[in-house]
Amino acid sequence: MSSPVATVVCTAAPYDRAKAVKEFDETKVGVKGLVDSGVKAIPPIFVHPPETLADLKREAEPESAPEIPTVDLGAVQGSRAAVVEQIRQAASTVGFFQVINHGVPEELLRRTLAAVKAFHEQPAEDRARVYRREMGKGVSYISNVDLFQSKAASWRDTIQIRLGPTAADSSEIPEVCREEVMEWDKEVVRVSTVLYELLSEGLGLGAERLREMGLVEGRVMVGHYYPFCPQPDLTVGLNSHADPGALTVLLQDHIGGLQVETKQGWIHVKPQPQALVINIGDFLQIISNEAYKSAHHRVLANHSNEPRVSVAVFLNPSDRERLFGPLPELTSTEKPAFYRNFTLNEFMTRFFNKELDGKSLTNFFRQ
Ligand SMILES: O=C(O)CCC(=O)C(=O)O
Ligand SMILES: [Fe+2]
Repeated sequence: MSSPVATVVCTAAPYDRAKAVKEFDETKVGVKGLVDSGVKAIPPIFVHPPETLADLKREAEPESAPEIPTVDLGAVQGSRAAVVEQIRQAASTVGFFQVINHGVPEELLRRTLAAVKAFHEQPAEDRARVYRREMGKGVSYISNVDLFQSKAASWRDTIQIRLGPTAADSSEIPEVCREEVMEWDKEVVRVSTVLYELLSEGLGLGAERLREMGLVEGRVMVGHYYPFCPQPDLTVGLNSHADPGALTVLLQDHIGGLQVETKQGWIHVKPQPQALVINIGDFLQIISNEAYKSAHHRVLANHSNEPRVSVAVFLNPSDRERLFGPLPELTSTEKPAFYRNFTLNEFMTRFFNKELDGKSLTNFFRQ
C-alpha cells in the first residue's frame, strides 16, 4: 500500500507589498510613527535588496581615510584666486566640499536644526495634518519622496518647503519651524550667491554669469529626520542618488551617515561643527559641459539612539520653461556640447518619475 500523500495547504496570504506601502503611507506619521509604536524589527517594505546592502560601508575609518575638501570662505579677502582654485578643484573632481567661515551665525545653524527636529517630534496628529505628496501650497511632510516608485523604502521622513521663485505662504509653514526656516533661507541666498560667483570664476567666466541665470531663485528646502533604526544593516536612510538641480547647500548635525562616491570608493562626509556641505547637481554638470561634476551620495540608516537631522536647500533656475544646455562659452570644436538643450520642467519630470537611484542626466546626452 502506498503511503498517503501529504497535501500541504498554505494558509498564509502572499505578501502584498503594494498594500503594505499604501497602509504605511496612510498612517501619515512616517518612520517616526513606527519607531514611536515600538517596532523592534523593520517592516519588510524597508528591507533593501542584497546588492544595495552588500555595498554599504559602515565600519569606522582610519584617521588617514580620504575626506572631501574643506574651503575657508573667509580667505576670500586674502586671496580670492586661491579660493576660486580650491572650489574649482573640488567641483571638478569629487563634486562635494564643505565650507567654513561662511558668515552664518553659529546660533542660527543650531536653531535651524533644532526647529526641524521639533517639527518631526511634534505629536503625531500635528504632523499628519501636513502629510501630503503634492506640494500644493508649498509645504508637504512625507516619508520617502519615491515611496511608490522604489523597490524598498528608506528609514527617513522629510518636510519639504518651497522657498522660491514663489515661496510657500509663511502662514503655511508649521509654526514650530517658521521663523528659523525664513531666516535660514536668507542666509542660504547670501552664501549661495557668493558660491556661484566663485564657481563662475572657476569656469573662467565673469563672476555674475551663473547667478544671472537665476540659479539662486528656484529654491526648495527639505528637512530630513532619520530616526534610530533597529536593523540598520537591512535598510538605508537615503538611497544613492545625485541631486538634479544646480547646487545644494546642506546643514547636517553631529550624527553622521552621509557618504559620497569618489574614485577611492564611498567616503564619509564627516560632520564638522559650523560647516556647510555644498554639492554640485546634475544641472550644473550639464551647463558647465562637465567641467563640474555631480556625485552620487547616500545616507546610511541611523544606528544611533539619537535621531539624525539634516536640512538641504536645492537651488535651481527659476524659469522652468526656458531652454538650458551647455553654456556656449564652454563648448568648442575640440569640446563640443555633451548634452542637448532642455527645459527644467522636462528635466525635473524625468527625475521625479523614477526611483532615487541614479543620475537623470544620461537622458539629456546629445545623440
Ligand atoms: O541628509 C543628508 O545628509 C543628505 C540629504 C540629501 O542628499 C538630499 O536631500 O538630497
Ligand atoms: Fe542629495
